[in-house]
Amino acid sequence: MNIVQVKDGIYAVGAVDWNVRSFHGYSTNRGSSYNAYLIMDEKITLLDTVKEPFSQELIDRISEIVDPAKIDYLVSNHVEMDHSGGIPELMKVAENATIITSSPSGLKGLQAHYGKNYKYQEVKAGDELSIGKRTLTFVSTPMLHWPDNMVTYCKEEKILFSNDAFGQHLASSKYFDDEVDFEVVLQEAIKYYANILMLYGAQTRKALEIVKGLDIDMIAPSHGIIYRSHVEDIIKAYEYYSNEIPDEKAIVVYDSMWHSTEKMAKAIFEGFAKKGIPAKFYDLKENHISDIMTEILKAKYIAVGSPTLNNNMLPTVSAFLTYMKGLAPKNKKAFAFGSHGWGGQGSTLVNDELTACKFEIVLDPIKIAYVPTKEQLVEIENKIAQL
Ligand SMILES: Cc1cc2nc3c(=O)[nH]c(=O)nc-3n(C[C@H](O)[C@H](O)[C@H](O)COP(=O)(O)O)c2cc1C
Repeated sequence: MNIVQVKDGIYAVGAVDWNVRSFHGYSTNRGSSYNAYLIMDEKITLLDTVKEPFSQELIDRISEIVDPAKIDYLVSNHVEMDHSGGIPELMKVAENATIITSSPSGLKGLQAHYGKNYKYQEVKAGDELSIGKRTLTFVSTPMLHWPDNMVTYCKEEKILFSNDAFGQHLASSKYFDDEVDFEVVLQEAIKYYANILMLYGAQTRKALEIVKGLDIDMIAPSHGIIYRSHVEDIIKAYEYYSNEIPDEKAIVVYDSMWHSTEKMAKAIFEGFAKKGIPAKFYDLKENHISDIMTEILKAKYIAVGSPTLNNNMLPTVSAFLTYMKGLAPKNKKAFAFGSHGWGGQGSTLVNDELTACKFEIVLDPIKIAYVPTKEQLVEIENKIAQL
């Protein structure tokens, strides 16, 4: 087994999940990894575990370095099962380990998943744990993205074990940001931010202020690639993506049964071009909602189109709007559009949902009965150009 040393005496012992393509509904086209780190010090310490099916792989990796029975501490930065799922199998062989978790949410969460029979030790923001030559400091990052979340900082090594923050769903046989295409790492880190953390922009900005006050030369997240050459770049990217200031950019999202709503979408796209605003164009039949959310993160305008189907909008559009409403993008201007036959409720319902997203509605729903004429399309184009 190839075991990588992250720094002297610190090992990556997690697992790469090459084949995962859906992560609670988020499309993971490049797979993922569940990173866990073993620190060999006077007190042997493991930071996080892996998703349950990879438990044995974690134990095998640890066993190549040390007998797991010798592990003193298991730090659980986050209760979610992609990082804690390995706890039951690991604790069978690491029976002397104390599980370090945040107070009170970490303890509550772990006990709800795995019971009360392990030795738990709760820690609070700023608490320190000496493990020998090294000290671990626990930094609370609540709601990034669960109440229990924390990150662990080691000042002697200048490493931040950042758990989900700065992570990417990216499977790789390489471990470090200077061994792979950093553009790909960045793309996946942004997609991760958009789909997991967008809702928590304020908490992200607060956490970034704390992180910027630490002396860091390595960020070791719990998914994807470790940052050692691009630490500043990823912090800057997080600052830019979490600032909630939109770019001059528009997103046109729609579905269509017989192409009429699609024709309207094209006219809207052309209207933005006339206005000098770069737009992107997404048919919901062809694009995954998690990819669209990545684009929506920094967009100023969002136009959403649906025809009317049985007095309703199309289910694809409804799913997209539900997902977007949950992630709560901020500072957006929006409007609805759609073709219909006799009722036209589709675009009205889209408009209602955009209003529920707390977007600024800049146009009443644009409605066309059946197939739009050339003149109607030009009219739509001009309306958008004058926005
Ligand atoms: C199965 C089906 C159900 C429909 N139900 C409605 C409806 O309830 N109300 C309405 O106004 N139009 C209804 N329509 C008409 C469509 O909204 C209309 O054909 C529209 O132009 C389709 O737009 P599209 O080409 O973008 O799919 C229905 C069409 C189909 C195929």
